[in-house]
Amino acid sequence: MSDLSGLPDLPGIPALLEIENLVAGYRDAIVINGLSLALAEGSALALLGRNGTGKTTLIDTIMGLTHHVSGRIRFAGQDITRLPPEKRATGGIGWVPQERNIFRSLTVEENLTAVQRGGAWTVARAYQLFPRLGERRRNFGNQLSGGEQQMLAVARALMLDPKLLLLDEPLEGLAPIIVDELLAAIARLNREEGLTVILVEQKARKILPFTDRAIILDRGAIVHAARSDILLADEAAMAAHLAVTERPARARRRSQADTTTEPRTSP
Ligand SMILES: Nc1ncnc2c1ncn2[C@@H]1O[C@H](COP(=O)(O)OP(=O)(O)OP(=O)(O)O)[C@@H](O)[C@H]1O
Repeated sequence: MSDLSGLPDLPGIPALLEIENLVAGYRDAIVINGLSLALAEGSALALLGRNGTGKTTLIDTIMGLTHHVSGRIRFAGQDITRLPPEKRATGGIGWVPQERNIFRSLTVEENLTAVQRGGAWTVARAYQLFPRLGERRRNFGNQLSGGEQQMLAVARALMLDPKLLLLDEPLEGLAPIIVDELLAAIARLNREEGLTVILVEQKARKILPFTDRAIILDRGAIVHAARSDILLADEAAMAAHLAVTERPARARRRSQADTTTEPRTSP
């Protein structure tokens, strides 16, 4: 049996996020079933699992957007279990939802200045991280490709100076070249800027090289936890817990819509 606690394995590094016996979901359904997890400051966690296993619900629960039944969430030493979502956002938890929270009727630059707080992250720094956004600064959100929208969603989250960044399937439906660019930016944020990251993805192999640890969910509980490099080499665990089958209709539809707006990478 693997270590189900997901505790940080680097001695002396404090946990930025601690989740204890969490039970949560929606008014009519419990989805997260007694989940415990500790995430070391500066680490990157791959949150994996087949379709419908509770990954988004866990991310949304960390943001305070679901129905809390029992258990505790601590962030940066503070109990945030009952804190409203906006306080979590301003308190250092950055959230990039699957739907990409951007204003489509504002320009790239307006999207960023609308949430800028005068902290460490400036618009210029966001353009350094994502040069494509700088080139597209006067374009409206609805004129961007799927990949550019995703970059803008990440940049918007950074404007609030988060300590922890939650990325819910940011790579879904994007062209391979854009996936590489986004992953490189996420790695830079984690490894050079020290930002703690939780990255949700269905295709484990894509993100394991960019994370330190991985947990796999099934029915809202952790069924496997391991160092990412170890999981990457563990064919048996991958086959037992992760999907190798086709993606669901919902994801496929979004994927098709997005890739049509990506710049073509081949003739
Ligand atoms: N608003 C909701 N009300 C009730 N049940 C929901 C709601 N949203 C999701 N669920 C259920 O919660 C379970 C977990 O869904 P969730 O979206 O968290 O899974 P996931 O692992 O993120 O899946 P995917 O990879 O498809 O995004 C599913 O059974 C889903 O049907």
